[in-house]
Amino acid sequence: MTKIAPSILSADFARLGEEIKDVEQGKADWIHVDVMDGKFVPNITIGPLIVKAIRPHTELPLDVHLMIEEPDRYIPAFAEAGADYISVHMEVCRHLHRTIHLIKESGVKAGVVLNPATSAETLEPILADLDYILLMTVNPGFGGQAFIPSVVDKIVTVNRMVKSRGLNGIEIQVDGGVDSKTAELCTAAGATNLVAGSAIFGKEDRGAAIAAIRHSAEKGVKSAL
Ligand SMILES: O=C(CO)[C@@H](O)[C@H](O)COP(=O)(O)O
Ligand SMILES: [Fe+2]
Repeated sequence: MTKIAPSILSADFARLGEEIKDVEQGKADWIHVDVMDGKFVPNITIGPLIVKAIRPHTELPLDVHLMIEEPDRYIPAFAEAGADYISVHMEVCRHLHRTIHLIKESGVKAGVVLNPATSAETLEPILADLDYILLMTVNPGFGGQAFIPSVVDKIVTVNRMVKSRGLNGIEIQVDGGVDSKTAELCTAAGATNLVAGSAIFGKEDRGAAIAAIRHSAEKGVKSAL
């Protein structure tokens, strides 16, 4: 079944523990944590201290999306704070193989993120080392932006690359503008894991919001069969 990962970027930061419990009760699968440095992206969010603070509030995996330059400097601190998954952007990694293995040596599952304008082919040399791939369907930096439909073709391409290499365990995650309409497009193209911020935390009933995204996602899965 498609995994749904609410992004806490759209949660009430003054009540993060309760917000996370709310989506956990609403049957979320992962908790997505957006880390921004004000350099790679034009926004600043949170660091390892907040990851450590939220860790005791949930049993769900914490999925840390690093939108930062020089990620190697901070990976051990995020791992120690309780991250289960860490993804780094292709666009900032000069030594991607080293960075991916630093994440794994820290006992954390490793992913690579591609911006909308970064091509699927850049993944080819590192594919077999990855636990997951994150395809951005917005330009990173903010929640609440519109889904970029041209990325759907890239989801199809990455899904084919993964399947043709027999690497079926690699998750394909999609992030940005995912809601109860766009989820279907993502899973029909091969996505297995959907991040959604405003479409979940922007709604009063988070369980209903997650269920609506899941329903759309499952329609996409069926149409892909
Ligand atoms: O990484 C990011 C934005 O850079 C995301 O995780 C957003 O937080 C998703 O928010 P919505 O587009 O779902 O509102
Ligand atoms: Fe994200």
